[in-house]
Amino acid sequence: MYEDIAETLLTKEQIQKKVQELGRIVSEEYKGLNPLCICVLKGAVPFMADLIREMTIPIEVDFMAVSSYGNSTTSSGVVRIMKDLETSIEGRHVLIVEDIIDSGLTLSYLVELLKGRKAASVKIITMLDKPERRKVDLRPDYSGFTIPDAFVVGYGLDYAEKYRNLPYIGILKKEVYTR
Ligand SMILES: O=P(O)(O)OC[C@H]1O[C@H](OP(=O)(O)OP(=O)(O)O)[C@H](O)[C@@H]1O
Ligand code: HPA
Ligand SMILES: [Mg+2]
Repeated sequence: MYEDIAETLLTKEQIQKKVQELGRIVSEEYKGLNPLCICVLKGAVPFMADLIREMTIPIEVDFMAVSSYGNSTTSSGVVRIMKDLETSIEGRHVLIVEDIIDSGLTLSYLVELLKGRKAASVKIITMLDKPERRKVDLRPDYSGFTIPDAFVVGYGLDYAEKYRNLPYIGILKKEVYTR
């Protein structure tokens, strides 16, 4: 696994510090609102697990699975719902928790879907933002790091379902996905 990484982009320590910072910010902004934190499976699992433990206010959690990448490094643009929420979000303050925004296609679809369900508010928090690759105008409300246009793995991010358990975020060697 480690031998497939060309370069470390963000260390475990950098990630931890950033999650603490984000946790403080959203705890302040969502005070008294009992937000529903929605984890977008599977990539956002580590970030969600770390972020909610840095939140010092009452919150609730739910999970959604949408897929647009399959086993490729580029988005197909077709978003499929693989698993829906268990809770109604009508009148709720929803915070979508993501690992990365790349083309923006996954989240623009999801935001519209959740707004249509009459949420009181829908905001996005992402660990990584890769704005150079955006295909739709979508900006996160809270973001950990802005990264260059490279395919990254680790801390939840996969290539063909591998590398999600790397504790840091690294750039995958090109030869891994071109061979
Ligand atoms: O901005 P976009 O170009 O839409 O890309 C970002 C989305 O793609 C990845 O998920 P993926 O569909 O690969 O599923 P996964 O989380 O299970 O890896 C990632 O976790 C984001 O959800
Ligand atoms: O750079 C990435 N890495 C892993 N999954 C992704 N999904 C969108 N962009 C990426
Ligand atoms: Mg995802």
